[in-house]
Amino acid sequence: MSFSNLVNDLSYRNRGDSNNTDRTVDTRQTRSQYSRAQSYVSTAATSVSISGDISSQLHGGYSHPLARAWQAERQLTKSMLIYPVFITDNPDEETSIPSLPNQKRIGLNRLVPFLTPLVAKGLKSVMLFGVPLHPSAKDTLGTAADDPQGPVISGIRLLRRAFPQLFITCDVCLCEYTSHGHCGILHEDGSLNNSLSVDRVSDVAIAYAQAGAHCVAPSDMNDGRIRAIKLKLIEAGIAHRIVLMSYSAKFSGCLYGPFRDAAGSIPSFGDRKCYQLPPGGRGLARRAIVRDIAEGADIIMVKPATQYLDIISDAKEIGKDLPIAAYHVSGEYAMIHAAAQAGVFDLKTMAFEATEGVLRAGASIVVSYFTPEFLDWLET
Ligand SMILES: NCC(=O)CCC(=O)O
Ligand SMILES: [Zn+2]
Ligand SMILES: [Zn+2]
Repeated sequence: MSFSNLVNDLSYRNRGDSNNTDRTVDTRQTRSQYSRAQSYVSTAATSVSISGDISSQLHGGYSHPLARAWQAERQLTKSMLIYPVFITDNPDEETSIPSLPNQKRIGLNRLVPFLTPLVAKGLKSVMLFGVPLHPSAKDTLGTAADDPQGPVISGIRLLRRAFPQLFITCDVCLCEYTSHGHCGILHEDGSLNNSLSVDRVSDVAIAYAQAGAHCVAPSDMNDGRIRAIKLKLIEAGIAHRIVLMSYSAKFSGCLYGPFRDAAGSIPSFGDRKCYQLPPGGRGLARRAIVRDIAEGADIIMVKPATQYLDIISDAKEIGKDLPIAAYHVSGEYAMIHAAAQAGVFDLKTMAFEATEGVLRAGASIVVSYFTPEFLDWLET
C-alpha cells in the first residue's frame, strides 16, 4: 500500500470509527496501520536525508482551483450527467412540480423546445419517464407503458430525430402505468407476481429499445429481470446496440416523494418494502450487484446517492470493470433546494459537494435534476 493510500485509509477508518459497532477490532487495525505509516514516513525521510517533521505538512499549494481539481480522481464533466425528463400524455402540457423545484412535466409538443437550449449548452443524455395523466390510462398490467403512441415511445422517436447526438436512456417500470401504482403485476393478495412482472417489464424494455432508445434502465427490482431483458435483446438481434443499466441497489426510504408527485406513481396501498432494499441492507445490495452483473448488466446503478456512498464504493469494487451510476434522487435534490432557500448553504456549492462525493465514492455517471444548472456551471 502506498503512503498516501495508507493515510487515506487511516483517516477513513478514524472517521468511520464512531459508527463502528466492532470498535476493538477497528482500533487495533488502526493502531497497527498507524505504526506502519510512521515507519514508512521515517524511512522516506531518511532516504532523502530530510530531518525534522514533514509528516504533518499536507497543505501543498492546493489553494489554486486547478491544483484543487487535480486532487480529485474523477472530475465532474457534462458527459457524466443524465437528466431525468417527465413526459406526459397531454401534448401541450408544461407544468411545474411544486415539490421538485425547477422541474416540469412536459408534453410531446413542448419537449423539443424544452430541451433545445440544454442540448446547446452540452446536454449529452436524458432519462425518460412517462407520466400518463388520465386515470383511464392505468390498469393492472401497466398496458400504457409500451403503447406505441404513448409518451415514452413517441418521445424516443421525436428526440432521436431532433437531437441525433443525444443519448436516450429510458427508465423501465410499471408503477407509473399500473392502477395500483406498484412496480409490477400483482397476485390476488396484493404481493408482486415476480414471473409475470419480469415478463411484462422485459417486453416494455424491448419496446423502448426497438423504438430507438440507446439504454434501458429497469427500476422495478423484480428478480431476474436483467437476465430476461438481456435474453430478449439478444433474441431480437439488438443486444449489440443497447446498454442495459440495472438499478441494482435501489433502497426503499423517504427520498422519492417529489418524484412520485411528478410521475404520479404513489402506490394506492402498501409500500415497496418487499422489492426495494432496506436502508441498512449493505449485504443485500452487494448480492444484488453481483447477481445483476452475472445476469448481463452493462452499468450498475445505486439509488439514492448521498445516503449510500458506501454502496457506490462497494459497487465500484465489485463491478470494477463496469461504469457505476448513481441516481441523485428527487428528495436529495429537494432537500438541497430547501436548505439553500433557508440560508443553510449556497445552492451551487452544495450541488457540487454532493455530486463530487458521489464521484469520489466510485460513480462515473450521475442521474441528476441539477443537470441544467451544471450545464451552466461546468465548462466541459
Ligand atoms: N425509478 C425512478 C425513481 O424512482 C426516481 C426517484 C427519484 O428521483 O426520487
Ligand atoms: Zn416502479
Ligand atoms: Zn421508480
